[in-house]
Amino acid sequence: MEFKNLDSCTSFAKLRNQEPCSVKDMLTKERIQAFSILEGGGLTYNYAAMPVTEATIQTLQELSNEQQLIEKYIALLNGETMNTGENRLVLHQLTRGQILNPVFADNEDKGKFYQGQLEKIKEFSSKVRKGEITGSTGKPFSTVVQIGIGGSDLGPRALYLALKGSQDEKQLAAKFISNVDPDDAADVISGLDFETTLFILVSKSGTTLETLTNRDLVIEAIKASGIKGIDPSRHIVAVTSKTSPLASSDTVLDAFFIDDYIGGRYSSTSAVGGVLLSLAFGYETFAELLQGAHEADKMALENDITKNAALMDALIGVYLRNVLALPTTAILPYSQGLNRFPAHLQQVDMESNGKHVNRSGEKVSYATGPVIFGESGTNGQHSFYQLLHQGTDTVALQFIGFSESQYGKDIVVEGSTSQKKLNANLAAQIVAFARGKDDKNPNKQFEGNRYSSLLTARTLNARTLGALLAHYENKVMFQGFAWNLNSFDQEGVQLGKILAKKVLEGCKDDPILKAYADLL
Ligand SMILES: O=P(O)(O)OC[C@H]1O[C@](O)(CO)[C@@H](O)[C@@H]1O
Repeated sequence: MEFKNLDSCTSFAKLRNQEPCSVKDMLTKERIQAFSILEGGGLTYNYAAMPVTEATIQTLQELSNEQQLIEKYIALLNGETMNTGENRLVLHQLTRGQILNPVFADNEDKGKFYQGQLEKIKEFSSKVRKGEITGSTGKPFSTVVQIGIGGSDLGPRALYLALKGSQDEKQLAAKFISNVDPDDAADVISGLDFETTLFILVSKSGTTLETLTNRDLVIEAIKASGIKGIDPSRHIVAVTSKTSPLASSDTVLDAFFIDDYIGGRYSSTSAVGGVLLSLAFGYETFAELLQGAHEADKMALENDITKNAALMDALIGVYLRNVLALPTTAILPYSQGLNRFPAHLQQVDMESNGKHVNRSGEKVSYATGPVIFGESGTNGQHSFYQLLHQGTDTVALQFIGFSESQYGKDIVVEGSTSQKKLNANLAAQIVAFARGKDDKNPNKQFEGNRYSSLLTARTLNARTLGALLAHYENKVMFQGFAWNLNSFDQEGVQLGKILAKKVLEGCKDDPILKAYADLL
């Protein structure tokens, strides 16, 4: 396997020399039908409104071959040390099922290790939901609160919110505490009945300042509640690595494990998301999510880019970033359930590919990961779409949509349901962005040729959600390979943490200022 920079690829040079096309006149019914890829898990990726021709696609295929994107994915699945910066394997796909060979590390079959944790989650969540495991005063648990930050919060939170509307059966309510701002914890705690609340303390490292601080805050609040006989340790479970300080703690009811080979932002399908989602919705729902992700992971092995949605999305993204020089990508789900999904993808994408050096530590001379932001539609339309339509920058747009609503509680008003109105808006936006509109008044002129893709499924459920999650994780992985980055470490977040500690030590009286702790 060869690791080389994007700008040393002959296929990339060829791509740059091709005449860019405009989607203004290209968006036709035939193209919408043809430029579509079925992904596993009930998901379809459509790239009809992306500025690519058959010639572009052919060259993107050559780029995929030249950068050995599928070979690198296979190597990752087979347990090669792809996270070179931290000298670690990258095994998050294995948390949803084995695709290729068994992977052995730390003297164990890692697939079996993740499976073992799943079994444990299944049993524990079932007992809690049946009331066989109760709080310390004997009452069944009715609420779970996840305490964690970054990957230990964003993914599980986004997935929980996405599935909240898709279940008929009894759910345990979930809440989240992440920020070290004490108001975050205070706000959540103020609405809790501690006797029926189970806290899930999630930190892979077991050392994250925010999470440990919030744990202590919660323990103090439980103790201060004055509830007779309440024991905080019977109201907390830990999700962490076996070697972390939390694992040996006797202050938790139970512990579930992940390992160093699951990056925080890729950990939603491990115990990090599994404990919460299984408690909230039942283990079967979490298993369906894993199944959807596993199906998409398998599809991502396809060499032909016209049959591999994540790979096609990744390569078009590289084209937009490195040939058309677009710095920003907007994630636009037309689904209220996905309203925190863009926030999760910000971490997945920007923490993975926000890098300026390649795998060998050499500075690269081309753009890498884009800025990611997003908001659910139609809310976003009444906020930032003005810039998307008429601003001076072209932003790459990624729409997500579903034929049916989750709750199914909808009425016909003026001849159409709300779901129809929602999807009519989605479709209208794609056309408006692509085609634009001429007007004599420059203020009302829409230039068009603004590019978008569309991920769709019948409805947002555990399976389609799992596929959606895997789609983006795999897209980011392929882009990292194309850019010759290590997408699996995050050194860029360390400096601020270290300096914050110094500031704390240097300004006990005035924690915010003291001239930035006398500039350290
Ligand atoms: O699970 P932990 O170890 O508390 O880490 C939380 C988050 O902190 C980070 O290291 C970044 O600060 C993320 O990558 C990670 O998801």
